Amino acid sequence: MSSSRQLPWVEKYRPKRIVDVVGNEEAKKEYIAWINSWVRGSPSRKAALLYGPPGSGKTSIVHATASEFNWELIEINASDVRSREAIFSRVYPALQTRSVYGHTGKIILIDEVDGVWTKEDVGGLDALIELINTTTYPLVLTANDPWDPKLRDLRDLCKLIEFKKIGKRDIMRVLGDICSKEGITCDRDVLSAIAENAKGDLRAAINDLQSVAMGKDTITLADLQVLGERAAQENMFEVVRIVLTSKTPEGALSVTRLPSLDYEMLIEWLNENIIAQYSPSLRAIADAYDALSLADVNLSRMKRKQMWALLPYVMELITAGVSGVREKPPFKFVKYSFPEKLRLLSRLKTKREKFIQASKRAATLLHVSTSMFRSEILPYIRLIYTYDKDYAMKILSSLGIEDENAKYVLEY
Ligand SMILES: Nc1ncnc2c1ncn2[C@@H]1O[C@H](COP(=O)(O)OP(=O)(O)OP(=O)(O)O)[C@@H](O)[C@H]1O
Repeated sequence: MSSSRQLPWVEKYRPKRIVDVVGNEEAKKEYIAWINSWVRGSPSRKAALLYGPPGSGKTSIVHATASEFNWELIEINASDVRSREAIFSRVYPALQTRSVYGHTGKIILIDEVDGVWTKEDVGGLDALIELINTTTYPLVLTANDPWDPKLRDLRDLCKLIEFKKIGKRDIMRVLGDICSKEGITCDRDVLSAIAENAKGDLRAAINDLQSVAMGKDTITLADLQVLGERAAQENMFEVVRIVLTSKTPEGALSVTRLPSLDYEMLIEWLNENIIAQYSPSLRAIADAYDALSLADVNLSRMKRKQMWALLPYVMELITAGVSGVREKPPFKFVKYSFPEKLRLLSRLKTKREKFIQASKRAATLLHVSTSMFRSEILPYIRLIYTYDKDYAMKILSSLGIEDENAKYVLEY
C-alpha cells in the first residue's frame, strides 16, 4: 500500500473500547459511571462536558463508547452549529433518523464548545441547552477550557469530567505498541524523545512517530531530524500551489505523501483560494468545488460512521479531483490567502488567551480561584462598567488589568 493510502495512525490506533483509552483513570471512572446511568435508563445528568488539553482522549473515549456499545455516533463540531437554526437543522434530524447499520442506540458528540459562541450566537447556546434538557440520548461536549462565563449555564447542566495530560510513560507504552504492531524496531531513547516532545499530547506523539517511521523498519535517534523539517513541509502555501497548478493528477496527488499533511486544513485553504487561481473559468471553479464538496461529504461520513476506508477517496478528491478540472486556465501567479474561517478561530483563540491571562492575574491578587473570579466577581465589574466606565476601569487597574487587557476582560 502506498504511503498516501496509509491511514493516519491516530485513526488506525484510536481506542476501540473504553478500557483501551490510556491514562486518566479517574476521569474514565466518572465517565463510565455516567454512561452506565444512561444504560440503566436513569441518567444522573443528560450531558457530560469532558474538558482538558488536546490529545488527551476526550474525543477518543466517546468514539470508543460508540463502538463498544454499537451506538451510532453523531459527531458535530460546535462551530458548525453556532446558531439556533443549525442545531435544529443538523442535530435534531440526526436524532430522528433510524440507523441503517443495525446500531442499538446513539450518542451525540459536540466537539470544542469553548470559544464558539459570541454575543450574537446566544440563540445557538440556548438551543443547545434545550437539546440537553430534551435529549433521549447521551450527549457529550468537549472543550479545552470550559471556564468561559458564557458557558456557565451549560456547565451547570453537565457532568464535568476533567481529562489531564497523558503521562510520558503511558505515551511511550502506546508508541511502543504501535511500533510492534507495525513491525518497526525502535530504541527506547527514540520513544522517550518523542514522548517528551509531545508534552502530554498523545495525538502529537503518534503523529510524530508516524512521520519519522515513514517506510522504515528501524527508527533511530538520527531519524528524529524529520520532526524539525516538518515545519517546512507544512508550508500550506506551497501545498495549495502544487494542488491548484499541477499539470497532472499525479502531481497534485504527490502532496498526500507529505508525512504531516493536515487534510482538513487543506480543504479550508482550497476552499478559500480556488476562485483566485481558477478564475475567470467558471467551469473550472465549478468542477473544483464539486470535488471539494464531495470530499467534504465523504469526510463527514467517514468521521460519523467511523468508515476510515473513505480517507483515500477524500485525499484523491481534494488533490487530483480539485486539480483535474475542465477548462483549467493557464498558470498564473496568485497570492494565496489564509482561510477566513481559521482566521476567525485564531482571533477567538488570542482573545481567549489574553482573557485567561488577565483573569489569572486578578484572581491571584484577590486570593480567589480563577473560576471564582470569572463567575462571581467579573460579572459585577461588567455591570459597573455599563453605568460608570471610569470607575470600572479603576477597579480593573487595581487588579493589574489595564488598557487593552481591560477590553478583553470586559468583552470576552
Ligand atoms: N487517552 C488516549 N488513549 C489512547 N489514544 C489516545 C488517547 N488520547 C489521544 N489518543 C490518540 O490521539 C488521537 C487524538 O485524541 P483525541 O481526539 O481523543 O484527543 P482530544 O482530547 O479529543 O483532543 P482535542 O481537544 O484536540 O479534540 C486519537 O485518535 C488517539 O489515536
